[in-house]
Amino acid sequence: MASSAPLSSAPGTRPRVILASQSPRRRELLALIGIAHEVRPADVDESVHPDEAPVPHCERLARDKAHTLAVQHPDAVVIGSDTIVVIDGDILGKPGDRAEAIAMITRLSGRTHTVFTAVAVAHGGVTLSGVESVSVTFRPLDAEQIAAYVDTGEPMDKAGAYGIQGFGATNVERIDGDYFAVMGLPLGRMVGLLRDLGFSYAFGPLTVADSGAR
Ligand SMILES: Cc1cn([C@H]2C[C@H](O)[C@@H](COP(=O)(O)OP(=O)(O)OP(=O)(O)O)O2)c(=O)[nH]c1=O
Repeated sequence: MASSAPLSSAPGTRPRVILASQSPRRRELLALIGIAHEVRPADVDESVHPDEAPVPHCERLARDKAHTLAVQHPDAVVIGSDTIVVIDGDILGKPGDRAEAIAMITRLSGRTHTVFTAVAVAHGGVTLSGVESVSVTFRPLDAEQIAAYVDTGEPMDKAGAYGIQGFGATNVERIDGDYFAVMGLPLGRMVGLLRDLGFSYAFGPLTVADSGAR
């Protein structure tokens, strides 16, 4: 018998956990809090719908990622997430090329923007989700510093063209909110949603909760 168990299993058994993400940061963060998981990136269209506001956009994508994999793997609890950077009401996703990365960092320089990360958890036909909002202020950066940062290659697979967990840390003057949401996965919010979905987390592997204790 497999070592993982679906929600219908006895309390205390470990569910199969799937992280619906290609992001190495999300894998690292889930491992950091001891949640063993498989990785299965979800193939969802990340384009912004007409008139879609930033928060509904990122929440929809996180839910789509989790739901898509949950339908394919009904025995598993699935975690999906999406991160966007918003400044002046515009969504900055991942830069397409060096010029776009330079334009994004130039726009963020010396100003405050908002990072929104949505997380969704899905199992048994139920998808629960939430969005963390984090305010991040960048130090003023000159053109030379911006070009040098972009040439590290770090910005290219990251929303807003920076990584707070890497060289991009030096761009940051202030952060107000959950650091882990900026990095791509709001761990506290995620654990709360997993508990609401019927799982226990006690600083180690997830287990199926006793329904009376939920
Ligand atoms: C702002 C910021 C974003 N990021 C990353 C987190 C996400 O991986 C990425 C945002 O793009 P996403 O589309 O949220 O995620 P992804 O395409 O990397 O992975 P998947 O959709 O398969 O889950 O930007 C950082 O690593 N550090 C940061 O400081």
